[in-house]
Amino acid sequence: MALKRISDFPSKDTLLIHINWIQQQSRARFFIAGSLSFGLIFFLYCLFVAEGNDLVNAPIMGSKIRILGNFRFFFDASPVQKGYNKVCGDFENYSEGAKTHNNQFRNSMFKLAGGSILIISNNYAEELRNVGEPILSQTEAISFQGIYSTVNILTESNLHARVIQSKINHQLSHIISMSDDELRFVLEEIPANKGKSSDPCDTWTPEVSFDRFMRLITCITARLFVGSPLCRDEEWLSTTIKFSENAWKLAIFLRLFPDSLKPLIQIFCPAAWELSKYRKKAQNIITPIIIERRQAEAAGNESYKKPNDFLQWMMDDANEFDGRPDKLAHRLLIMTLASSFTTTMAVTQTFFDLCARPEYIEPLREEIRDAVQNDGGLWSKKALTRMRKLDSFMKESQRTNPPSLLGFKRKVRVPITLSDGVHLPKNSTFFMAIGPPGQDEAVVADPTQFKGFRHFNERLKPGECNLHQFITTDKNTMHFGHGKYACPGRFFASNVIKLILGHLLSEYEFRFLDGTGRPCNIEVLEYIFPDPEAQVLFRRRAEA
Ligand code: HEM
Repeated sequence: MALKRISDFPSKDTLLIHINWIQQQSRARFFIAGSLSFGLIFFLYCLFVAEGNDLVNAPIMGSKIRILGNFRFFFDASPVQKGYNKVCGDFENYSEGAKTHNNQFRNSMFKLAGGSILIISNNYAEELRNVGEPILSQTEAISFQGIYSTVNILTESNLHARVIQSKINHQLSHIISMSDDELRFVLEEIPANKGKSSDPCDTWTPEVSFDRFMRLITCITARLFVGSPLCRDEEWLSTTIKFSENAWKLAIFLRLFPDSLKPLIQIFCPAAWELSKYRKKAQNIITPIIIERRQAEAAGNESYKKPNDFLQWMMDDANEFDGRPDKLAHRLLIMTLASSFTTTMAVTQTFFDLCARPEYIEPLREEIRDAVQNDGGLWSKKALTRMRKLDSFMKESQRTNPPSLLGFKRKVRVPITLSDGVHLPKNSTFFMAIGPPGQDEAVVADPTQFKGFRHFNERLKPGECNLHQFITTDKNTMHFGHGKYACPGRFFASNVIKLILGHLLSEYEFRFLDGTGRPCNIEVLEYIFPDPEAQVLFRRRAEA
């Protein structure tokens, strides 16, 4: 509104009203300008002011400016390998124990992403492997943006890990036969079983591998987690998949921003809205089932047999708080997130490696046939354990295409001094570089060569028969973590991958589309994803 001249005003009262109005306008402008300046200062403060690991004195790979380094790391995680390889003359200026480390970053520590990510040597893995609360926290450190992706429910208690260890790992034989049953059921869906000609063995059918494996694994996991009939309910299956997809999206996107800005940014993230939508959906589906199960149990009817699934085991083991239906539904979602995506990534990478190296297919088929025949035609735990060449191939695929370059993440809650004098202050958070040892000549002979049976051959050496397995962890193989917090689900995952690949090898032929080769991985931050859109041709084997 244009300002009027005072002479234009007809009366003193009107003049006063207008003066008042002008004062209000100035106050409003002053308020807006003040808020904007405050917002700008806060924004700059968040971008440039120190956070997290600044108390640790370690050399930084790449840009030292936090925002720039962080942004670059989002698209290019090569500094992980470069830092691991680096030898630096003035390294003793940094950490106290550095002199004993031959000036090699890999033997001490270095930082990435403008200093926000601290990497300590995997030489410390043995002394730290069993250090947990109250000194080092694994759950608080989970790099999944816990509060926003809601993974932080895992910090409320270790109910899920207890149940996996005490129930799943103790009844693997039963769980494997149940998983095999579910797998056969969902495999029927694949188009290669429904060839256009009357004989499906004649028809090559294209499939998006990642989606197909995601479907197979989600269905198998659902059978274990919630039992039948819910495991075949499309609404439940899509709720768990959508929750996982959005949790990944949100966790990765928020890594672009400093911690102090995340509460604000996440408000505007569609992935965050979707997460709460799918959490509610899961609650609505699971709550009546929990109530029904509890009522049936309370009724004391002798004919009632408790379901034998993860949900029931959690219900039986939980305290009052963890046993609330909303909490159980939420934990089920997070467990699907922890298990389905990781296992799908592993099986897809191994499958791409198989398609790229068809010379391995016949020896693997032979091993699988013998293993199953030796157990009376059953795809049992015993039979899967005998598939050592397949196990070795899976491990080689994981070495060459690890799911993450970084792992063993911990938050320091009580200051700790390591055996060589290196000090880690309270509230620092560290990772170990878990991808680079797989490419290190000092650790693996001929690391650039893919040798599918290299771990099988290692196991033939005297006394090493139980080492070098897909599930084995050590300081150079930490894709499942190592020690006290190593992934408790890896035994189940390893068997599920063998079941899927074993059936595909025995019953199908597969190859890349004409003129294409192994699809390139997609790298974001420290994560390495198999191409989610790559297609592979399938057809049924006549022998099957
Ligand atoms: C190939 C597939 C998988 C990979 C690569 C994988 C990897 C990992 C890694 C790296 C960790 C963190 C270890 C650490 O912090 O040191 C972990 C933890 C965990 N994983 Fe897995 N995982 C896989 C499959 C599964 C499956 C199938 C399940 C469930 C059935 C599962 C359940 C868990 C749980 C509950 C934890 C947290 C353990 C704790 O807090 O003590 N994972 N996994």
